[in-house]
Amino acid sequence: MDLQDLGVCRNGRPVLERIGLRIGAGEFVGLLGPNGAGKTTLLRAALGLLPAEGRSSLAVMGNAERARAAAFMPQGREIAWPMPVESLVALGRIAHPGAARAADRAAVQRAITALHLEDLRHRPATELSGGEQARALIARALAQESPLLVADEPIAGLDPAAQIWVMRLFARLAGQGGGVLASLHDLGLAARFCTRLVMLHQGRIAADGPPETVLTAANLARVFGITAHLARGPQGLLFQPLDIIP
Ligand SMILES: Nc1ncnc2c1ncn2[C@@H]1O[C@H](COP(=O)(O)OP(=O)(O)OP(=O)(O)O)[C@@H](O)[C@H]1O
Repeated sequence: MDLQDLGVCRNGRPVLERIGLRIGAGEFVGLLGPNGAGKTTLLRAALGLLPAEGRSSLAVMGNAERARAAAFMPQGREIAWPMPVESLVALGRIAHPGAARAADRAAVQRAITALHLEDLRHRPATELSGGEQARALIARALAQESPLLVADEPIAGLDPAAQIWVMRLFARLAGQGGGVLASLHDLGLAARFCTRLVMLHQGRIAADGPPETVLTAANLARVFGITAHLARGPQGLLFQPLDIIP
């Protein structure tokens, strides 16, 4: 994915300005920023779901080509139809109309296993809990088996174990040569699992690089208005928010 000089105005007000971002194979990029910083706007504009200035390599593609290039897990979790979880996950395969049925079934099974949905696969998706619905929607995106996974707050509302295994899954996808771009509010899990962090502040990129270089005291103070402790432990980078800067 390649964004050049991307800009978005809402109601005549710029909410995203001069965004340049290239995400390649093997990267798990965490998109950070306070509420209203422009994370969802960036993800949607990058996918061509919002009118934007500048250029996005995905937005210029036709729908079918884009569906093969990138999967999207949106922030809104509403599931409209009471279809079984398995059928919802299988919707991800629409991106591959010519695929053999066995390939489709295998991709759906892999996604169901990866998101621990075995026991829920025959349940109507509309009757799942919020966290279970989030897992089903991540599985749908995963079943798409596109080289880039774009996810808007994928771990919001998940329990601690599910948050860790979803982050581990995304890190593994990147380790296997995929690309992942996920907006995240949990800076601790972002520090630990992402290969790169992009910090948005008031619609612009304030910092971009490896977690240690982005989660600095100066960036955290300027963008989030917090102090934090950052250290390297046996599990990787450990991040602990400490206080609000008055
Ligand atoms: N439909 C809209 N019309 C007008 N302004 C909008 C619209 N959607 C978003 N905005 C504004 O654009 C800015 C960026 O919103 P966005 O949803 O991208 O933020 P975010 O970083 O994803 O926030 P959050 O962490 O709260 O999800 C905000 O100021 C928001 O009020």
